[in-house]
Formats: sequence, C-alpha cells, structure tokens
Amino acid sequence: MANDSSFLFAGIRFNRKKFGSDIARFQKKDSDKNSAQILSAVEDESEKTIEAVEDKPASTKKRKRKGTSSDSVEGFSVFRNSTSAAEAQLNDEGEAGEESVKLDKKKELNRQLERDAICRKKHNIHVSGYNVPSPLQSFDELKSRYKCPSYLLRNLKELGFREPTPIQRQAIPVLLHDRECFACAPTGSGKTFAFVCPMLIKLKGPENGGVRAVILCHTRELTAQTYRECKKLAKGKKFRIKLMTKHLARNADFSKFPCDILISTPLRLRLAIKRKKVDLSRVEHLVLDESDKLFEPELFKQIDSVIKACSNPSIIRSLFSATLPDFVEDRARELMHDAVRVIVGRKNMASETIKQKLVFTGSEEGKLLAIRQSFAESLNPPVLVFLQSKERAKELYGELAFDNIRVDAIHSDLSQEERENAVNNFRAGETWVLIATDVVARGMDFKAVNCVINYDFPDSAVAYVHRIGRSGRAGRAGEAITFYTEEDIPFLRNVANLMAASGCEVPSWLMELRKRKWKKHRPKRDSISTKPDL
Ligand SMILES: Nc1ncnc2c1ncn2[C@@H]1O[C@H](COP(=O)(O)OP(=O)(O)OP(=O)(O)O)[C@@H](O)[C@H]1O
Repeated sequence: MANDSSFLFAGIRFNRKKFGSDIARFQKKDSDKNSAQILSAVEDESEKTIEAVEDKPASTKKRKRKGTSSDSVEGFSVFRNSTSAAEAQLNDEGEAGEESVKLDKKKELNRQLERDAICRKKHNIHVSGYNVPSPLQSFDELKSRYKCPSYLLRNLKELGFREPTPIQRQAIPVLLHDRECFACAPTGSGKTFAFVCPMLIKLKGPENGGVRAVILCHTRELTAQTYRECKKLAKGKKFRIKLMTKHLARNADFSKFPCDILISTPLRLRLAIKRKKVDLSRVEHLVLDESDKLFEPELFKQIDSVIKACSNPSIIRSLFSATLPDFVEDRARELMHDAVRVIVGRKNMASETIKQKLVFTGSEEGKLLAIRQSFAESLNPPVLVFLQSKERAKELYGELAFDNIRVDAIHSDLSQEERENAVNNFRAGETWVLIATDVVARGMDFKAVNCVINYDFPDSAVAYVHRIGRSGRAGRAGEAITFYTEEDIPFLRNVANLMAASGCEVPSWLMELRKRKWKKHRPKRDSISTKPDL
C-alpha cells in the first residue's frame, strides 16, 4: 500500500512487483537517460495508449465529430489515433514552409511529446482521443499557459493545493481547450477541482443573461458539498453560484435573477425545466458528476431532459466518476463530440491508500458482536458504517445508540434538515460513528474518515469501490473492513480481486474461489438484534 500523499500524486494501481524493472529505471538519477528510457517504454505502449501533443484550442462555435475512424485502445474504441493527428499537423504546416523551420518545429513537437509522455507515465494517466492537450506539469502552468486569474491561484494556495493531482493534470487542460471529456480517477483524487477550475477560468467573471454552467450530482448531500467547494474556489470573484433547493425548483423564476453556475440534482432541475422556471439554452458547461450513477435507468430520464434542455451547440460536456462501466462509455460516445477519454490508474479500482480486510462473522448476530468488540478494542473515529437498507440502518442505530459512543444515522427516511445535521455533525467530529445507507457512499468528502465498515456486504463491485473510498482520501491512509456471512461467500472472490488489484494482501484460498457475476446482491437478512425473540 502506498503511504501518505504518494497515491494522490502518482495515481493508483502501480503493481510494484510486476513493474519492478520500470521502477528501477525511473529511480535512476541520470535524467537524460531516464527520460529516453521512459519515452521508449511509452513508445512500446503506443499501441495501447495514444499520447498526443498540445494543440490549438478546438473551435467551440461549431464542433463536429473529427473523423469517425475508431481504433482500439486498451480494449476500448476511441475516436481517432492522435499520434497520426500530430503528424498530420506537421505535414499541413510544413508543406509551404522552409525546410529548417519544419525541422525546428518537428524537434519542438517531439520534445513536447516526450514531456507529455513522461508526465503521463509518471502519474499513471491514460488518454485517448484526437490531439489531446498536454498535461499540466504544475499549477504554475495554469497561469503561464491559460492566464488563470489571480483570485483562483490565491484560493488554491489557501486550500493547500500545492501540486495538481493526476486527474487535474490532464482533465483541466482538456476542458480549457474546449474539449468534451469523460474521466475516471480514484475516489478522493480531486475530481471536483478538475471540473470546477476550468469552469471558473472559462466563465471569466459574472455575467447576466441566464444560467451559464450546470453541475449535476445524484444526491442533495453531494450538491451541497459541491456548492460549498465551488464557493471556496470562487472566493474573491462575484460569481452567482446557486444551489437548486426544493424551494427554488418549485418557485423560483431563474429568468429573473442572474446565475452563473447552477448545482442541482437531476430531479430538481427537471422539475424547474418542466415548470418553465429555468432556461438552459445558454449553458456553456455541463458536468455530470458521478456520471455512471446518473446514467443508471432510474435517473437517466431526468438527466436526458436536462441534456436536451442544454441546447447551446457550443456546450462543453464532461463526465466524471471513480467508476466508468462500459455502458457509460458507450453513452458518452453517443452524446459527446470529439471527446477525450482520461483514465487515471486502471478503471473501476479501489484506492491504493486503503488497507482492506474481510471478516467472517457467521451470522447477523456475529456482525453485531464483531462491531461491538471492534469498537471496544479500538474505536478510532470518524467511522462510517454501511448497511444495505434504511430499515437495517435504523435497527443498527437502535442497538448502538445506548453503547456510550456518539453514533448517528443517515438514510432516505430522514428529512432534509435531519440529513444535513447528520452530515454536519459527522464533519464536525461530534458524531464518531455514522451509520449510513448508500446515500452517502459516493462523492461525499468527509475528511479523514479512518475506517469504513461494510456491515452489510456491498451489492456490487462499484458500490464496494465507492463505499470504501470515503476513507483514504487526498492521499491519506484509510481502512476498510467488510463483514461477510455464508450468504455473501459466492461474491467474496470479486472483492478479493479488487483488494489484490489495489495492492492488498489476499489469502490464496480466496483467489481460488469461483468468480460470480455480481449484480445487486442484496439478500434478505435476519434483523439486527441482541434481544431474544419472544
Ligand atoms: N491538488 C490537490 N492537492 C491536495 N488536496 C486536494 C487537491 N485537489 C483536491 N484535493 C482535496 O482532495 C479531497 C478529495 O477531493 P474530491 O472530493 O474532489 O475527490 P473525488 O475524486 O471527487 O472523490 P470521489 O470519487 O469520492 O467523489 C478534497 O478534500 C479536496 O479538497
């Protein structure tokens, strides 16, 4: 397991055993030799990963699909091989020019390609698409390359962001070049700033005349958190950033008050669209955060109406998540024009900074004993405990509420105010143990959660990755404990695979179990109680 912040700045999934020779190579001091070697390693990979040189910003006014020839990259279809695009650019420019100018340009282009390749290799960034902009070497380049305003640089400093995370290095330039983008990077790796930063730079300053940017999140809690983050990053500039509340969705007329950035759940925004209270035809930036969740059937209708309402032909859409199933990639390709695909580490992986453990509890009663024993031995708050339903969350709360620990619960049966209080108290450290359903499993940034306990086995690999990702954020170490009973054994191998892939030690017998298709495993479980049945 990687320690401290190395994960944050180096991406996930670096199998040290497998790539031992590469590590040795990277550690050599001779930088010329080093970069040449890395470059050749990258070139070796060029059939798998397309690296590209920084290009002029694409025209946003009338974006068309640039070619439909699709090559297979890492098993995925991409829009066009960007290596050939870089060469094409050279040929175009060179035909009329002097031979020496052409040569100089070629050299500069190669140097740029080399720098990009080294940076991407170092940070485990994989890109595909046509003419992918160069990654950021540092936050300083926000100023030198993109004239980032000083208020934003100041806010970055205040927040203590010294270096861009891998997703920020690549996604920010992509969006600043007006390219649509779908991105997958580990939980807690700074995806929010990766889409808010280019949005603020592009919007420049407040303007009247309708909503200019929309961020969609799947829960109210996440919209509130994103709103707060946006405000922090925009401090010093008078952007009108609005959080779509129930009241606004029902009553507000957005044509009557200015709004630069609107943050909403799809349900609330759809309601406002239906009531003709909001006009999205001028939206220039649309972000779908936790995009795979938004594309699930129960939310798809709602986001579809938002996407249709955002009818500006030069809109830039982007999709972000820590998990990117193939069906979302397919949707993204249908939806987007000339998009860039950015993957940090490997898709759908758990974060490497989390120490993961499986605990056999035999029965439901065994789980209750195990959690009590674990808290009695060492309770290291804050701790998040996940259950498969609100009924079970209430039951566990009923059991632990009198155990002399500061415990609270959050689930969909609570009012909005109660949910907000539960989140705020947990953030403030007043609640030590927060019992939750999957309502806070994605996107929520509770700083320094020491341990996530999967009291109930998660119902899918995606749920596992997001739940445990509430811990081990921003490069910090975290812990995840997953209880399992007989009923969960068929799915153990799937968790074991995720554990092994993120560098955790897994007993060999687990890896010998059969793999099962893991779809919505939510068995009926005995109720949680130590009281004898009467
Ligand atoms: N460049 C940076 N340097 C240090 N910390 C950062 C940087 N960028 C973001 N962070 C911090 O990292 C934490 C996680 O960021 P964020 O919530 O955006 O993660 P995420 O990738 O969206 O996670 P999830 O997939 O769970 O939604 C936040 O507390 C944020 O302030």
